Amino acid sequence: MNIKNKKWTEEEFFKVREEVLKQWPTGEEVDLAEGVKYLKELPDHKNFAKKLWTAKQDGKTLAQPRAGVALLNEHIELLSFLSEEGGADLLPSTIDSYTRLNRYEECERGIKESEKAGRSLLNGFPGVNYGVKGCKRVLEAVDKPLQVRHGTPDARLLAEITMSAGWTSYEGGGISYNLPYAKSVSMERTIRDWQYVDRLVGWYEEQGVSINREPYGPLTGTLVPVSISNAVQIIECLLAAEQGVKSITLGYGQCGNLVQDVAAIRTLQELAEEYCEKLGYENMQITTVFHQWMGGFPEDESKAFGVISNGAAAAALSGATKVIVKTTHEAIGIPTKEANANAIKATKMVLNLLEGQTLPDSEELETEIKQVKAEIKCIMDKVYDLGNGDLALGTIEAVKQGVIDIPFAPANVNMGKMLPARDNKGRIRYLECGNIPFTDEIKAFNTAELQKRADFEGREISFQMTVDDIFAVGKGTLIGRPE
Ligand SMILES: CC[C@H]1O[C@@H](n2cnc3c(N)ncnc32)[C@H](O)[C@@H]1O
Repeated sequence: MNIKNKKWTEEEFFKVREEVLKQWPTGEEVDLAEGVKYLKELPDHKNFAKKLWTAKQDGKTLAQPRAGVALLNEHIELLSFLSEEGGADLLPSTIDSYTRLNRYEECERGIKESEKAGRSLLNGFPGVNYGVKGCKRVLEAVDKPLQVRHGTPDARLLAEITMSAGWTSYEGGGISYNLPYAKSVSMERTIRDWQYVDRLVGWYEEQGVSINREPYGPLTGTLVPVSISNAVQIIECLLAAEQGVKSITLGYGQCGNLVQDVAAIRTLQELAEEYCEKLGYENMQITTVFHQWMGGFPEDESKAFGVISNGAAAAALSGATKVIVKTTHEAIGIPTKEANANAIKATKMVLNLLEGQTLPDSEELETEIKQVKAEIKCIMDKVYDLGNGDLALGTIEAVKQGVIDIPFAPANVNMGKMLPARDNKGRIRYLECGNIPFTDEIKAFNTAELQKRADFEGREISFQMTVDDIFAVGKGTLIGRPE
């Protein structure tokens, strides 16, 4: 498999496409010319890329839930409820786990059993099995733009089907849907499969249709340091831009210290624009998405509303273009439509109250921004070095060597030597840097910040801090103080 960070020719793309469409019978429904026509007839307010770009120009933060159920009519009812009752600005369809593993046979069974049971027995919407026709029914039933939210290493067929059905945003990437979501899929495989997805979007862009791509920011959602998360986002942004993607939303999972969270979004937007400009990618529409707390949630509904509202406030103050809304059922399972709608309403209340406000500059914010940029530079320079200038090759090698290392990732390709922990203000720092090539100054900064916590708590810097931090929010605090 010869991987390079080069835009695929149409010939290369259409050759691979023949195999992709054979993966399930509904692949035969995909007709690109029809898809272009259908997408062009969509009103602007139902195009995800356009709605995001308008929000960015207006300095607004849009609210979007996650949502997906097995049966088509119930899924339509769910999305309509979240749109009308919840007030969601943008709509998802969260795809089920079988589809994410390309196990469409099980989806077929799951749909039939759900019909028998009269309730959803899948944990999401099986978009491939419903095909273009079914996905068009969903799009035509709602009046908001639709995005595919999932965690699929090989998401090529799902992309073909949903995009030609008028869904105008697609989440995922070759790193962000491998390391947190796969067990033993090679980086070569996922980098290449996601080049396909991005090249499909590039093809639509060449026909005059804008489709938004959103690399998955939170990764494992467990104490992921800002610089690792942002570096992955910037890499996936650049890999997508090379394939012709123009509308890109870069993501970040809330960590909990407000200043660090704001620094994360600000540096993400700024550095992505800088890299795209430096590499000659023009007319990019780069936006950001802030995911409300992705770690363990309190079971208590009132406390959970506190976490959700705090995430809404941080998203607004960071200036993110979009916020992904959690629900008070997070600690229990798939939320009811009512719990989902209530969380959107609470989030939008906070967004409305903070409209036009962003966190003012401060010395603490400047220090955090400087630190994040220095750490990202170390990672990005090494990635390019490992690839002899080729970002795709460098990324594959960087994962192998642990230069890109995601904490608590299930993928066997992930090194798993780096360890995070919170400092005394709850900012996430590097407890162990593993093979991430930070300078001694960066390592010393991280250790010194952790030492302040150790001194305050009267204990040594240790992995116990990490463990305590993982359970803290579920227990009602941000920092996992010793009992
Ligand atoms: C990225 C993980 C997040 O996606 C959420 N999630 C997964 N499947 C669904 C679903 N089917 N409906 C609503 N939320 C969902 C889950 O609660 C978790 O917060």
